[in-house]
Amino acid sequence: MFVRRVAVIGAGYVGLTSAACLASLGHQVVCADIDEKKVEQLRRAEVQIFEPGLPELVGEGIAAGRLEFVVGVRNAVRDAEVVFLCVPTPMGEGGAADLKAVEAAVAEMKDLLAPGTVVVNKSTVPVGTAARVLELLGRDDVFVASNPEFLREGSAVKDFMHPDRIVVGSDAQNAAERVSALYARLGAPTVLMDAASAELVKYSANCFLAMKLSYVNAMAELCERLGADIANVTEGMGFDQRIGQSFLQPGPGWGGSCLPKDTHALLQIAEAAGHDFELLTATINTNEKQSRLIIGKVANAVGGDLKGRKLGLLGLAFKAGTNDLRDSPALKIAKMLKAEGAELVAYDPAIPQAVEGVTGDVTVVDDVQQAAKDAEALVVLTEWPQFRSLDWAALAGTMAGQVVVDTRNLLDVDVLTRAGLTSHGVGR
Ligand SMILES: NC(=O)c1ccc[n+]([C@@H]2O[C@H](COP(=O)([O-])OP(=O)(O)OC[C@H]3O[C@@H](n4cnc5c(N)ncnc54)[C@H](O)[C@@H]3O)[C@@H](O)[C@H]2O)c1
Ligand SMILES: O=c1ccn([C@@H]2O[C@H](COP(=O)(O)OP(=O)(O)O[C@H]3O[C@H](CO)[C@@H](O)[C@H](O)[C@H]3O)[C@@H](O)[C@H]2O)c(=O)[nH]1
Repeated sequence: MFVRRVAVIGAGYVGLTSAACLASLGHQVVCADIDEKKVEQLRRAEVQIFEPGLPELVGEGIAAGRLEFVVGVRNAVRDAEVVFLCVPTPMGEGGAADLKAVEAAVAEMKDLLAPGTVVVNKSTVPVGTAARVLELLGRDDVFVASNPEFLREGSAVKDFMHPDRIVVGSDAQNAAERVSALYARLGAPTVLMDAASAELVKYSANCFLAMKLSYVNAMAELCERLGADIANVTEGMGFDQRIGQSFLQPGPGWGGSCLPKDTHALLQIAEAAGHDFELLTATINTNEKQSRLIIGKVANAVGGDLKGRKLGLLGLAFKAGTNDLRDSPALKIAKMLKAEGAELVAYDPAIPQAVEGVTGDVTVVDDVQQAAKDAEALVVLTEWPQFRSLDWAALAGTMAGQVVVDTRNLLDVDVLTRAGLTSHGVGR
């Protein structure tokens, strides 16, 4: 079988998933992080992020002797034939991607790489980064490729092992082929291209998804004005295979660690290239408007003024199936409600306690009854499926008001009505 020695730099959602999955495909993987505590935990197969199947895969990789964790780039790259960069590229000044972690990792590895090594950008990076990394490496005996990752949080392992496609870009064709060969066992459609195009595919895909969601949220608002139901409209649209059924669910606005930063980054990329990307600007603005619309909905639900009103929030994570709070629409809405003077108690099944510096606008409780107690309204912000089967009659009994604002259109309206609750959804 085709086995490669692979180094993965960064043990986060993308790095750890890639490392564990590549090991399960038979490769020999060393995964490096700068966080010593994280490395210690991973050596014991303790995974702190919420990803189905990942702890098991990490344990299996370690037990099989195919997966190792080290502190620092230099301890991972010496013997590697392929080095994956999976470090953060957060939103930097003016919205552009901040490449400091990529640059730091490259600086640390440049003199240690064996001739012929392929350095692969798996982090989401602006067009031109492959060329920039090659320049920073300052060597003519190593290669650079771009291999954007499309996994979603909450289904990272499944998405990695069953990708819709694999994209590898390099200006050295042989390097792209060597990278794509690592995934051969997945049998996924594989597209090889130049590095700049591969870098742009990632932004283009994420921004398209964001645009789709902004479109749906804008359409939901129109439905409300016209007395139509967005669920019926999207169902009718989604059967058109050119549109598709997925990513049509209206909500409190899109968030998470990727779509917000990547939309801003692409806007910066376009601006720098002299292109006024109006469609993308509208996509971002529509998302901002969505949170304001939700605040208006909650205010209306409790009679207009939010000052001093006690609200129970259901959900804090940016979507169900994860405990990631980065750029969560729920937190953004909590901040806005707080600014209007509301008192907030929040329950999220994946976030049992307050997270320092992150959940400061709310009191975090670990059972739903506490969030409902004396609340004038409950606001559903994350689409956890278990919220559907809560004992709504019991919750209604402890609430001060009898209103639910369901920003995810998650709950069964008939169940709420039978429990004596008035519900307000989005787009219906
Ligand atoms: N989270 C996702 O769903 C997802 C999906 C596809 C692509 N991406 C992209 O992948 C990249 C990584 O995202 P993530 O969510 O995995 O980030 P993360 O924050 O979960 O993990 C990044 C890890 O890199 C480590 N790190 C930082 N600097 C380092 C260095 N110099 N050397 C070694 N380790 C270092 C951090 O300690 C952290 O453990 C970003 O560019 C992101 O846009 C993310
Ligand atoms: O019908 C939908 C689908 C999603 N969302 C929201 O959109 C945001 C993003 O959701 P999702 O795309 O599932 O989350 P991520 O895990 O951030 O994944 C996105 O970002 C990753 C990082 O770049 C990419 O790899 C993935 O392909 C891309 O889907 C979240 O706030 C969701 O609640 C909706 O409101 N309605």
